[in-house]
Amino acid sequence: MTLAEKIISKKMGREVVAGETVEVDVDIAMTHDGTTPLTVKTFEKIADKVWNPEKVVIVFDHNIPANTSKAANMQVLTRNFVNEQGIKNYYKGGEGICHQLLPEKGHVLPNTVIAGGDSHTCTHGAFGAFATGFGATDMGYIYAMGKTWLKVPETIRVEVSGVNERIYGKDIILKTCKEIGRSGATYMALEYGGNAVKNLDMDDRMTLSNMAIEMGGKTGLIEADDTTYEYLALAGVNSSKIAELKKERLTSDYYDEKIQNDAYHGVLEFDITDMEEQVACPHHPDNVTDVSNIKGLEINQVFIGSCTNGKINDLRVAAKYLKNNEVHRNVRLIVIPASKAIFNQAIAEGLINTFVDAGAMICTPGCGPCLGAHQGVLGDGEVALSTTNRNFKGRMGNLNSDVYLSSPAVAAMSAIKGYITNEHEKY
Ligand SMILES: CC(C)[C@H](C(=O)O)[C@@H](O)C(=O)O
Ligand code: SF4
Repeated sequence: MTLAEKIISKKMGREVVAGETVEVDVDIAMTHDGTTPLTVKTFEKIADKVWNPEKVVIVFDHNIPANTSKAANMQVLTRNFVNEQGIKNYYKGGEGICHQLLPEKGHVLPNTVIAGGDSHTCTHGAFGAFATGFGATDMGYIYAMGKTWLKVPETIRVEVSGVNERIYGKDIILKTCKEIGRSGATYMALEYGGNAVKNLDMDDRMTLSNMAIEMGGKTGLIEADDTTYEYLALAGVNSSKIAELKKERLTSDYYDEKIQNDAYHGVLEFDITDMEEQVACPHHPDNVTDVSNIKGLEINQVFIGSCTNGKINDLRVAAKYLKNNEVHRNVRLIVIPASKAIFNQAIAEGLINTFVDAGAMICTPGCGPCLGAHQGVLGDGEVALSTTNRNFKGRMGNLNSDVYLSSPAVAAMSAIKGYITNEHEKY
């Protein structure tokens, strides 16, 4: 069986296989400032009280502080809902991006079902949770009833081997997007494994899971292991709960030759040993090339942040290259830690000083320029290099601009040179 089938089977208390439609209980439901108002509209047609206020998490992250009265009014509506419903897990802005906060605050556990009113909810698959995004209508129903229907997805196994210190989770997932394509995993689960995935820390594993949706994937799963349990302990999950999770650990049957061929829709295998850093070109995250093919392309904005690459290790890597260097005169560098905890850690380690000294602008933890609403909208003809997950036409607020995607390492090196590059004196 695949990991997706095993997680849902465990939830259902019976064996289920891909293709079956089931009704599952949801363990955690999340919406943010962008999706709560429409969720509430549906919810109010069905119920007066959310099914379980302890299991609902509401985060202000997309448009904070509000830049228009419309955005501010959406936040007023959301705050009123939170207070009426007695929702304790409420992050009122500045605490971070929902997909970062949920695991950081211990809301994400292996073998659970997580429903989020945001397409990148698949990020939590990195913890072995069946986590997926829903539209506001479905979220309204989930807030009322605490359950949803799902078709148990087929799975594509992504098996990555090799060792290469220049290659990060972002390079691995961009390469995966290139190979699978924008709709190659529609309504499927991706299951990442192999020694190159096993060697990644949770920050980089979350980067892999985060971009499953860019291939149409329902979720991006990684089986829980000691790296996962260590993260959970730091997130405040108590030791008896972790012991229980270890006992109930689910693993996929990928390495069982007898089962492998039947259970998986497909397998993508690659080795990172000789791989180059990857860059996604406009206007889709599957339009990916080796950095050497695009080297020298001039850029005007670099954004290091988002739910894909705003984590502490991302900032450490970027600071390593930016230390004692200056951002190129034609480039704006915007750095946004993905959460308050990461921001504080980055201050403590001197990373923020490094960024400021290099000429970066630092903004409040949140989505920032990722979706083009504010904080870093591009001008006509401008080119951005961003560590985010999407480079659709107009994504950064201007249809006459181009967005390229890369890892924080390539983004930092390029910010200094003023063009896309993987060259730096520290290499
Ligand atoms: C605004 C929100 C609904 C959207 C999503 O669901 O993904 C956003 O987070 C994005 O990344 O485009
Ligand atoms: S950081 Fe970007 S991709 Fe992530 S939730 Fe926010 S807008 Fe969506």
